[in-house]
Amino acid sequence: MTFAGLFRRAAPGALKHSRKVAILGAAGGIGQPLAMLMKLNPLVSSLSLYDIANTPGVAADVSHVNTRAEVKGYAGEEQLAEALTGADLVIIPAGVPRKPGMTRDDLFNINAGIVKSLCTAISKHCPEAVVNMISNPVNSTVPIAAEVFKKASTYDSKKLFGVTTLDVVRARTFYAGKKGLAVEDVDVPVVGGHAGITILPLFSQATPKATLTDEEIDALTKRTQDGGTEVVQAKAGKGSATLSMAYAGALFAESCLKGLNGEPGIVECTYVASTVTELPFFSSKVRLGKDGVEEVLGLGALSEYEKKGLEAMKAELKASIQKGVDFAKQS
Ligand SMILES: NC(=O)c1ccc[n+]([C@@H]2O[C@H](COP(=O)([O-])OP(=O)(O)OC[C@H]3O[C@@H](n4cnc5c(N)ncnc54)[C@H](O)[C@@H]3O)[C@@H](O)[C@H]2O)c1
Ligand SMILES: O=C(O)C[C@H](O)C(=O)O
Repeated sequence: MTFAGLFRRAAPGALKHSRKVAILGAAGGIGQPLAMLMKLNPLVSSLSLYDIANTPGVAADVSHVNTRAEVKGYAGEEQLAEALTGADLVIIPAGVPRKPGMTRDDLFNINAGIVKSLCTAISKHCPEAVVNMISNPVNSTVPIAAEVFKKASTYDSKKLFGVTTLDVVRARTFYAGKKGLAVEDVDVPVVGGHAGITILPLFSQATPKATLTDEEIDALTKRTQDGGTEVVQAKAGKGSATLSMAYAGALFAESCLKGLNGEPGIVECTYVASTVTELPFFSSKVRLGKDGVEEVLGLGALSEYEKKGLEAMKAELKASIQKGVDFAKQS
């Protein structure tokens, strides 16, 4: 999984598929660069940019890029139905980002309601779409989406994904940097969830293999877990990761589109309905296919350090999942 190049030609046969991608929150810090990256993706034939405001300008701007996708901007709730109708893939980066001192869970009160209303609209206007959830706290917003879809009788667990690709992107960058490896050759699975200790990079399974001391593993693990906070602090009140997230979101969306198009062997770490542990949602390697999840893969052999990390995260992840479920059931 690497972004093969900005000005790419589609693989032979890929253009026979028409794929509509909708971005909800498209005028935001993530939404705008993500819109551009999806416009550059030859697998996209139609790009629908929705936000509560400012999307006409973003859409006009992006639409001038001379690539395949036809771009339309939609602003305000009355245009949401049209933005979603016919979408194969809906990417959701709508919601507020963290400021220094906040946890992702501190965003719950605002973002839970946003995600709920957007998912209600998805269940009405494109119930069969694959959904990529970026809005935080992902550990809870994915269970909220699942409950909304269940209520509307449109839930397909194979089509709902929490985007944890940024954790993988960070783990690759930090591991390659530490060991002097060519970063484009590096892969590191990251499992669990997307907040603090629930983010568990599996450096014992990193490729290519390099020798790491216990101290190096601990430092790399903590840096990956705190990667979001590192950016929030550096931005000093002006939001959280947007550019690296847009990159990660574009990578994951591309893999989903390749899977939908029937390309074999597409595997990504992502937060999905899972029986890999006793938790109902969990991020692990997943094989993507024509209907979304083709197979949720296991964790593989874990080191003692990783086994401890797995046990240590479970209570927090369980509580975050339950918080999302309770919110969706009660509201
Ligand atoms: N999953 C991840 O790895 C990851 C990484 C980075 C950020 N995030 C999360 O992504 C979210 C967005 O971050 P950002 O930096 O782009 O924030 P931002 O404030 O720059 O942009 C958010 C956009 O959402 C829009 N929005 C708000 N309510 C909406 C609604 N009801 N419908 C449609 N759009 C709506 C806003 O108008 C704004 O344009 C945050 O919750 C952030 O924590 C997740
Ligand atoms: O850290 C954040 O709040 C945003 C995002 O989840 C990230 O990992 O960068």
